[in-house]
Amino acid sequence: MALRVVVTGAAGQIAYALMYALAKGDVFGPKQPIELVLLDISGMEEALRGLVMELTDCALPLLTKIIPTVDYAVGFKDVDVAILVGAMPRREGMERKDLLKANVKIFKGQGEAINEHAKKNVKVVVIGNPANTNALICKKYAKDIPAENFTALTRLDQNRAQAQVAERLGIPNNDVWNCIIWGNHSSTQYPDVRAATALVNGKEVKVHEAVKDENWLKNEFIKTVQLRGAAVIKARKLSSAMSAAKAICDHLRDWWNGTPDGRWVSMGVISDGSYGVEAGLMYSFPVKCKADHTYEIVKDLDVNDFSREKMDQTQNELKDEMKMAMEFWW
Ligand SMILES: NC(=O)c1ccc[n+]([C@@H]2O[C@H](COP(=O)([O-])OP(=O)(O)OC[C@H]3O[C@@H](n4cnc5c(N)ncnc54)[C@H](O)[C@@H]3O)[C@@H](O)[C@H]2O)c1
Ligand SMILES: O=C(O)CC[C@H](O)C(=O)O
Repeated sequence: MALRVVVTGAAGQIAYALMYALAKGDVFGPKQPIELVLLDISGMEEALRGLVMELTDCALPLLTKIIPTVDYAVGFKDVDVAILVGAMPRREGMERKDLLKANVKIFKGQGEAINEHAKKNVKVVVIGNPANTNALICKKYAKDIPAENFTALTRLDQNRAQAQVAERLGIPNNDVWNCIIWGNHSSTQYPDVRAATALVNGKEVKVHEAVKDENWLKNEFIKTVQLRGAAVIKARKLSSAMSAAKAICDHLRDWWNGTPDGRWVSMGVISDGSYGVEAGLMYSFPVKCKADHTYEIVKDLDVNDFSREKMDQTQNELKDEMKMAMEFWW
């Protein structure tokens, strides 16, 4: 049976890079047919029409249906997976509060529509910023769907951390694993390699032993990952799209199929109180995923004073965002 997958913000730049990968089987496998729902807002119908033409012209064997729409009731109807990319972008002069207000409205509406129209076991990943808080709002308004079905994308940050370490060590990206992103998908996030491993000259070693430069790991490395999104915007005059699309594929592939033994990945998920993070916050943790599309937070990792401070800093930002968003919950 075909899986029905909706991508919101379908006329935008991330979606443009994402659709082809999804439709050709990069996430759900080479045997899984897919129905793609392209959801954007009123006024974007013509752009969606162009996208439909392009997807049709790819003549992909797995893509059995393409449904362009600007109507939530159509867009979320019976979906198995919802990829929420579209959000209100921050405009010049806009306060964080205004941005949150606009997004509370969008993600409340989408949460309600998911609750009403999607399959009850729908899996949701939120990309549109502020991703963690948008995901939390969406979850709040999808009352009949389990909280653990809502996630926020921090995989791009994880991939950035992994790539920075691999480049530093001069090894392939896949030879670095178990980097963690704690907290918010923002500049307060804490990229942490204390439990990460690298394969160097055929031997598995802890990343900090391989790098042998605590100062780099505690300063430049963290800052580079935290500020990477802004650096891309400065250079491209547009936010990251190709790397974001790739990270969405990684996030969903691991959630859907499971993570290999001994490996974990980072996802924004509802906190169960682990690591002193307030229960109910949408916080990025290391998680292990199973083949039945469930996941659990990796427990009992060592947290030293340095990590504690950074994990709390990003937690405090998320609490502030939640408080601000709650002012607009109506
Ligand atoms: N979490 C991450 O790692 C990450 C990484 C990169 C970008 N982002 C965020 O992803 C979002 C999208 O980025 P982009 O570059 O594709 O933006 P974009 O401006 O190219 O596209 C956004 C699209 O969303 C649509 N849209 C707006 N409101 C919508 C709604 N209510 N329903 C459906 N569609 C709606 C717009 O019409 C537009 O077509 C931004 O918020 C960006 O900050 C997150
Ligand atoms: O900083 C922003 O406004 C968007 C950055 C984006 O989320 C990224 O990480 O590339």
